[in-house]
Amino acid sequence: MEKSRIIIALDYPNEEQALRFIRQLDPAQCRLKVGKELFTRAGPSLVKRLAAQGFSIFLDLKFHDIPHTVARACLAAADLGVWMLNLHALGGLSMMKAAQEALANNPSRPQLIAVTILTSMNQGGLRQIGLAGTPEENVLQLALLTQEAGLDGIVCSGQEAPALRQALGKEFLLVTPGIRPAGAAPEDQQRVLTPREALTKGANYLVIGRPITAAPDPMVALKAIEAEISNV
Ligand SMILES: O=C(O)c1cc(=O)[nH]c(=O)n1[C@@H]1O[C@H](COP(=O)(O)O)[C@@H](O)[C@H]1O
Repeated sequence: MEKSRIIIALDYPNEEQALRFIRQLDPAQCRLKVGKELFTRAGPSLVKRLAAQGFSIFLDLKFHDIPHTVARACLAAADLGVWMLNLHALGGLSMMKAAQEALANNPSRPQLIAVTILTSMNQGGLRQIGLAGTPEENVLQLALLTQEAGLDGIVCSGQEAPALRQALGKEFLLVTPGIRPAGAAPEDQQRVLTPREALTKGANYLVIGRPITAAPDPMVALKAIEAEISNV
C-alpha cells in the first residue's frame, strides 16, 4: 500500500492524549507531524518511539537561526529517525545551505523542507512585517531560494501550488497545511483549501490537524478525508 499523503498534526497538549489517538492508527495509513507544543511537552523520546513503531514522522520545529545553529539542530533531528523536518526559508540562503550540507552525508537523511509564508498570514499580515507583494509572490521567491539551496521542498498553501509546480518542476515537494474540509471553520488559517482542491492543484502532502484531531470522532473525520481524496 502506498503511504498516505495525509500528515496528521499531533497538536496535543500531552503525550497521553497523543498516544490515545495514535493507538487507533496504522503506520501505513498516515504520517504524523510532531510540532512545537507536543515536542516541548514530550520531547525526543516520543519522536523516537513513534519512528520505531514504523510511523513516518515530520518533525515540525521550523528552525530559524544562524546557519551554524540550524545545521547542528538539523543533525540532532536526523538522529531521532524522522522522515521529514523543516526550517524557515526566511532564515536565508546561507542558513538553508548550511542545513542542507550538514545533512548531505547523513545515512538516514530526512526530507528537508522550508516553510515559506505561514498559511496563517494574509496580505495584511505581510505588510505589518514589511513585506511587499502578494502572499503568492513572496512564497514563489522563497521557494526559488529554497530550491537554490538544494532542499527537497517547501511548506506553502495549496492556493499557491499551481504556480509553484510550474516554476519548480515535478520533483519538488509541496507540503500544504491550511487544509479545511468544505464548510469547516478556518480558525487561525488564512490561506485554506479543501483536501481535494490542494491535491488537484499539485500538493504532494496535506498537513491536517484540528479537522481530524478536534473532530467528535477523529477516525471518522480521517476516513471522510481519505474518501474525499481517494480518486485524486
Ligand atoms: O510547518 C507547518 O506544518 C505549518 C506551516 C504553515 O504555514 N502553516 C501551518 O498551519 N503549519 C502547521 O500545520 C498544522 C495545521 O493545523 P490545523 O490548522 O489544525 O489543521 C499546525 O500544526 C501548524 O503548525
